[in-house]
Amino acid sequence: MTVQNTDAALGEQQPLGDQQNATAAEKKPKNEHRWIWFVTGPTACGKTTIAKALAENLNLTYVEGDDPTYDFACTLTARCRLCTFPYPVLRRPYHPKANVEKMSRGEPLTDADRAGWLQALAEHETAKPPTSSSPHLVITCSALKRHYRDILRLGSEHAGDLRIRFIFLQAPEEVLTERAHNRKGHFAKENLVHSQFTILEMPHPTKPKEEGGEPDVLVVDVGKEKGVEEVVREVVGRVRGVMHMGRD
Ligand SMILES: Nc1ncnc2c1ncn2[C@@H]1O[C@H](COP(=O)(O)OP(=O)(O)OP(=O)(O)O)[C@@H](O)[C@H]1O
Ligand SMILES: O=C(O)[C@H](O)[C@@H](O)[C@H](O)[C@H](O)CO
Repeated sequence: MTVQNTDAALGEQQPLGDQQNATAAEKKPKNEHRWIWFVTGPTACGKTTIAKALAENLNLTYVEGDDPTYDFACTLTARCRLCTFPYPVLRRPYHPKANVEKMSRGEPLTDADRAGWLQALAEHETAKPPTSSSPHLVITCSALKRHYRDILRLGSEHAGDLRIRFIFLQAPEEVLTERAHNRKGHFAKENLVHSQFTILEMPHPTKPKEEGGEPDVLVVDVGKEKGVEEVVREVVGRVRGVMHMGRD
């Protein structure tokens, strides 16, 4: 399958969990879809750098999934079981302070540490950003395991107009160790990289679903020979293509 064909499949596929029978929401004109792009991969793979550039280039709303101070205007009427603030305006840390402190010490997070963070991100997928921003989101989130990505996919089951897709930034461990080492002023240091590669479950978009394939993931090489500009150009082009195909 060529890159273009893979991306065509990425744009056309039904939301996960709803692939057998198209619902009424599925039959809506495609230009009513909201898109959420998760930019994923281990620490220092370039999630923030690439997600910001993608949002800027395609005028999408950028959400830093690690940001403990992110404000979100939530349109849900029910009270979220994880939130301590009432709707409609929600102020909620994605990664709690304790997680950030743990990572700052170079200690890897556990599944339990990540559970509330992933759940919060999944629940807030259905919250629309303020009307002054684009309804389409680009969210950074490491999403290292298949199970974590499955939690993030759940949002589309609760809002039929959502199209959730992933961009996985792929580079060898030694390249990311070097990038983390050279990066200044970030709580995550190079001592976190190895543990993330240890638990990483690489997505395989071209494998059949019954063999564990994840066709909603776009894998982008961000290795040593690929500079930021080149990666941004590729990601913007492929995302634009998928969104356009999904809106015909
Ligand atoms: N393609 C690239 N080539 C070279 N350097 C890059 C590339 N992409 C990002 N960088 C640099 O690598 C470092 C890590 O990037 P960034 O902070 O965006 O990663 P991240 O995945 O968001 O990290 P974290 O998960 O730890 O927050 C930064 O210094 C950034 O400038
Ligand atoms: O799943 C995790 O362990 C965390 O989300 C990390 O990937 C952090 O996001 C990153 O290391 C620093 O930003």
